[in-house]
Amino acid sequence: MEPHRDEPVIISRGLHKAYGSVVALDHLDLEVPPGAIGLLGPNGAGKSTLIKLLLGLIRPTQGEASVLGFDIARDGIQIRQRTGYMPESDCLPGDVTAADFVGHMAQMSGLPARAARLRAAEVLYHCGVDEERYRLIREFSTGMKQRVKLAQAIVHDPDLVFLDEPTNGMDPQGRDEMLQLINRIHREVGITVVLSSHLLDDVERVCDYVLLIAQGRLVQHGPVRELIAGAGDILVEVDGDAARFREALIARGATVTASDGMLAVKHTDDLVFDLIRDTAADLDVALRGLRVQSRSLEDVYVQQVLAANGGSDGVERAG
Ligand SMILES: Nc1ncnc2c1ncn2[C@@H]1O[C@H](COP(=O)(O)OP(=O)(O)OP(=O)(O)O)[C@@H](O)[C@H]1O
Repeated sequence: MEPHRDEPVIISRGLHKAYGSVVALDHLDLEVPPGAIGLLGPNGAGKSTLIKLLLGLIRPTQGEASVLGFDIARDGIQIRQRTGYMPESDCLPGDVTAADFVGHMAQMSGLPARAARLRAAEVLYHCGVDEERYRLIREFSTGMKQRVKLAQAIVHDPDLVFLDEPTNGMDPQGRDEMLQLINRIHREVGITVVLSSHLLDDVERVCDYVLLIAQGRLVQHGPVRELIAGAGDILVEVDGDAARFREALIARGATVTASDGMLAVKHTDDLVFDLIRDTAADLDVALRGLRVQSRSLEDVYVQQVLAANGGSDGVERAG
C-alpha cells in the first residue's frame, strides 16, 4: 500500500518506553509527514529506542503508534516489509562477501536467487560498492561497511527507511559522500528517509523536517525552513534617537537587544514589522536599514536542548 502524499507516515500517541527506572521515551505524540525527516538529539536522547519501537522490534511500555498506516503492536511484519533499517551498531557478518550478504537480504524479501543477486549488485553499486562487493565484509573500512548497511536497508525497495546515525565513525569525506547518497535515495528514488543523528550538520544538509528530541521528549518539530525562519532577529538601523525608539518598542511589547550598533528585535511573528514601522513613524525616527537575520538550526537546537537539559548543552558538532 503506497502512502498518500500528504498523509503522515508516522503517528504516535503517548508513546512511552522505560527500561526499568530509565525513561528512554516520555509520552511522545508525533505526526510526521513524508519527506526527509531528521531525528535530532544528543546521545541518549531516545532516538534508537524510537526507531526500534516504530519497527516493532521492541514493545512500548505505554501508548501506541503506526508507521505507513500499520500498527506497531500488531503489524510488525508488514512494517518491516515496507520499511528498511540501517542500525547504528556494527551488525554485519564478517565472513561473507558484501554481494552474498545483500543478495541474501534481497532473497529474504522474496526475490528469486538470480534476481536477488542482480538486485544486490545494482543497489551496492548505487551505494558506492562496486568490485569490492566480492570481498569479505570484515576487510572493509568503516565507511564501506556503512555503505553495505545502507544497501541492505533499501534492497527490497521500501517506502521508508530508518537510518540510525549513518555517518558514525566516518571521516569528513566519507560523511559527505554518505549524506549525498542519502539525499539521492530520498530525492531520486523517492523513499521517505528518517535520519537519526546527533550531528546538526547531517540533518541540515539532508532533511526538510525535524523532530528534535532531548531526554526522551519531543522538544521541537516542524519543517526545517520554519524552524530557521521566525526564530531569528530583525536587525534595525535608525537615524534619530535610537535609545528612545528602543524603549518605545519594548513598551509596546517587543523584545529588543542591541547588536553592533543596531537594534535586534525578536522576530516573534510578522506583526513585529508593523510595530517597528508604526513606532518609527510615531517617534519621527527614520528607518535606515531593516534586515531579517535567519538563525541556523544549530541555534534552535542548542536553545531547545539547553532548556530540556536545564542548562547543559549535550550537543556535538560536526568536525
Ligand atoms: N536495553 C536498554 N536497557 C537499559 N537502558 C537502555 C537500553 N537501551 C537504551 N537505554 C537507555 O535509554 C536512553 C535512550 O537510549 P537510546 O539508545 O534510545 O538513545 P539515542 O538517542 O539513540 O542515543 P545514542 O545515539 O547514544 O544511542 C539512554 O539513557 C539509554 O542508556
